[in-house]
Amino acid sequence: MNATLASRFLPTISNNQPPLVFDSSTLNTQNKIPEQFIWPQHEVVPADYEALNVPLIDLGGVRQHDNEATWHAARQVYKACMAHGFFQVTNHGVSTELTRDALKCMDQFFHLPLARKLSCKRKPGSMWGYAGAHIDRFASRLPWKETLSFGYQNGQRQEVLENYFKATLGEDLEQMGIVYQKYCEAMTKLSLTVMELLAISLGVEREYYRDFFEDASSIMRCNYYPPCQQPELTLGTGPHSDPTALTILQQDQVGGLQVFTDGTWRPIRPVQGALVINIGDTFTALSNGRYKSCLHRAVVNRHQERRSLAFFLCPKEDKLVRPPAGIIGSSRLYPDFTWEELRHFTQHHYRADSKTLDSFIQWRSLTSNNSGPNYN
Ligand SMILES: C=C1C[C@]23C[C@@]1(O)CC[C@H]2[C@]1(C)CCC[C@@](C)(C(=O)O)[C@H]1[C@@H]3C(=O)O
Ligand SMILES: O=C(O)CCC(=O)C(=O)O
Ligand SMILES: [Fe+2]
Repeated sequence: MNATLASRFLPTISNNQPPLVFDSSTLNTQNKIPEQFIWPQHEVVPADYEALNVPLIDLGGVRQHDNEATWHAARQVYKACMAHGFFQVTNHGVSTELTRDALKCMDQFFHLPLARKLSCKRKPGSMWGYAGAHIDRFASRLPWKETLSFGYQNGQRQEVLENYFKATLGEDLEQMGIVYQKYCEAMTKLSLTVMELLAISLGVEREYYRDFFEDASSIMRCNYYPPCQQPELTLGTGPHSDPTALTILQQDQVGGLQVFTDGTWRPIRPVQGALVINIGDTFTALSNGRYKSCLHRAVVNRHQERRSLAFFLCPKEDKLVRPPAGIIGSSRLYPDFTWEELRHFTQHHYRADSKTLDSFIQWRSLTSNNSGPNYN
């Protein structure tokens, strides 16, 4: 079926019909949002007005291998990770032009007619493609957002993304592949620098995490949050901890990211030129529980659309997630696992929340038929 024809046959969401396709422009013509988008009261409690004080870490000196600057940055990382696991970085080496282009590509894509976006619809279980409000995965508490996701294996040839966009969206969007290739390369480079800082801050072998992620198999996700007529009832991204290792988030100037710390939701206001970084569950395991992932969410608003670009650093699928010897002390908090197993769990058995890692370990011990978890 071609794109124009498909658009006529796709049932969209209305207030009395179960949602099949998320079409925010149609939804925005109604004064109420469908009930599948209404979240429980306690999850949508408004955030404190006061923004969270997340350290702004200057990576200029670190990238030039300046010893003093590196130790200073590692101390800031330590403080942030002991408090909530969120920090921001400046002088990170990702050019303003590249960021601008990556956000522009998002606009180009998300403003396409729905039927065209659906031509690269994410298939169940796959990491790649477009998804509207996670409609095909969840029945309630639907997020008011559209996403475009794809994988990036460190060192991946440019043709992989170029061909993906060309094959699914056509030649006019092929250049998106070139932009996102450059963006993912820059993100990988930055995440390896951060891995070195994390190792220094934890007092473990400096190269351990950098080496561990040298063959990373990461995920890039573009989040598009359309305006919403009842923003106080729904969420753009529900409360969750990232199951991945490290997230580097580029948010536009609209704002909407909030972190749950000390019993309240606090906004992280956008800082021009800065990137937000946070610890994910996989790094919690790699640090033997020393650095905890933290609950966060994204709210939507009535008048403005919002965009964010999330780069999720993940280990190569089959690599054992195991903390360095120097951090284990007398006991291991989590047994060995692979990212492939945790990813599978979050895609097929569990909706990411603050307990994903513990639930995963429990689920695994109940379902695995091997000789039991390895804590050695
Ligand atoms: C393994 C994953 C689960 C989610 C996608 C990802 O590849 C990386 C992070 C996860 C997620 C983005 C965290 C927020 C909630 C979530 C459900 C979402 O709203 O997109 C998560 C992803 C998912 O699709 O399950
Ligand atoms: O869009 C945001 O600000 C947060 C998105 C997020 O937490 C995620 O994609 O994991
Ligand atoms: Fe997240």
